[in-house]
Amino acid sequence: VTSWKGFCSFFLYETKQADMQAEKEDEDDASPEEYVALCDFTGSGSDQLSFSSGDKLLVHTKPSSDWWWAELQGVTGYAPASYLQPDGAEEEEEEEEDTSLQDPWQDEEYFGSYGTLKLHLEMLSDKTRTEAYRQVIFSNSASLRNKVVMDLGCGTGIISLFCAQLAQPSVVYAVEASSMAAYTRQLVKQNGYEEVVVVLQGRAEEIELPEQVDVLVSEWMGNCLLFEFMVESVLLARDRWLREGGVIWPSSAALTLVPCQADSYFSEKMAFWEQPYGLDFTPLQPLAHQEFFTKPKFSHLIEPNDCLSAPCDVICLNMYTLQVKDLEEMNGQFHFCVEKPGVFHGFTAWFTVHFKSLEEGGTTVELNTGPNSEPTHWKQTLFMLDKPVSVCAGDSISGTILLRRNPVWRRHMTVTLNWNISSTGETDSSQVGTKTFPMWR
Ligand SMILES: C[S@@+](CC[C@H](N)C(=O)[O-])C[C@H]1O[C@@H](n2cnc3c(N)ncnc32)[C@H](O)[C@@H]1O
Repeated sequence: VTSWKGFCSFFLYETKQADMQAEKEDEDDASPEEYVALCDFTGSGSDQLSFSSGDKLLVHTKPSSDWWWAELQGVTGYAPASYLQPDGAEEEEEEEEDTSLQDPWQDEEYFGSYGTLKLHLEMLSDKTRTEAYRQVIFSNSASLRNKVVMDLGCGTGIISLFCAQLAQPSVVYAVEASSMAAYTRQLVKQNGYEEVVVVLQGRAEEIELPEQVDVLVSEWMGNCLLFEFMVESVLLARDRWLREGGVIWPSSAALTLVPCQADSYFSEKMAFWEQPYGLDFTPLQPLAHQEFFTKPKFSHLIEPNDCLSAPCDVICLNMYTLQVKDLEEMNGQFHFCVEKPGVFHGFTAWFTVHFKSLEEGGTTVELNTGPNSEPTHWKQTLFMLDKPVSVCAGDSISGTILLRRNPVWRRHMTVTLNWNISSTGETDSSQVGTKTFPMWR
């Protein structure tokens, strides 16, 4: 959800400020440090460095906690810090700073953030999201009778409580790892459902249930569908606890992309520096680019009018067949036909999930987080190009998207977009581009 992201980006911002200050102080007299690449990275634009797994890089400066100025075989450029580890780190396991000693799932801060009300308030206030789950339970109430249900990551227990209130399951195992579980138990009791809803505090991967379940329901989706990678916990629980022929909700999910204009965001963050107060601040534009356009913009609300073409589903997940190993790299393709002249500033992404009915001929419930549906707390995610491109009706934008999970930080990923813009009009030209966005590491 945006929430953990919000927490996470705040955390990164705070540490970044401290890092930048500390690093500035000793940058001048520092000699380059040797680092080893943990996996391949393809740089985008002229200022990012490409490298392969195992390459030895010299890190000259660390201007931020995410991007370092590095050198490989005489070529310099920015490298994502999380793809590098100090040369010889494997032999220095006793050192506290070694990333292998830190939790790659960041459970303390992740579950810590779900232990307070802020995020639950944000999720429960999102009516589109919460009502979609209620509708799923309500429209399947007859089939849920006497069924065993698991609500993975129950939070305040809202989905479990819908089950108890609207259907008559034999039991709902409400599993929650954060300290919210203690309050959820109180809420279950307060509403008189302690005979039906059993709250279990623990990580879903570690808890024991007395039986297999008929239905596994969860609200696991993050920004750009996968961020947070809570989906892994759902897949592991499915393989361990869902009985053969059981049902998983959501039953499928899709990530959707559209090329778009983002004029006001571009003006606010980039064009701003052209002439504030009649002065030329353009030397700050490379910095603005690095600060605002190298990561995706979460919580973007795209106007349907800013879509330059019809959207396209780029990644589709079947929750019955998806495997944990599939999450490491997910590839998609797109082909858009530009419908009107405009400025191509970037791509906007969102997701949709479906809940297949248990009932013969029943309707599938859809939760769509796109610009043509009621806004949700996820909003949409904007990926800005390095430079806007003017496009005309009839131009085509085709390419690929790659979601690559961070090899170290398991809740994070990078999104790489490759595109080719072809104009068939008088100019008959074609332009290619590629850009990799960390989310967040
Ligand atoms: C997106 S929130 C959804 C909360 C609630 N189901 C709702 O709809 O309001 C996800 C919840 O799952 C919990 N969670 C995430 N991974 C988990 C895991 N592996 N085991 C148990 N709980 C988990 C989080 O602590 C958080 O409360």
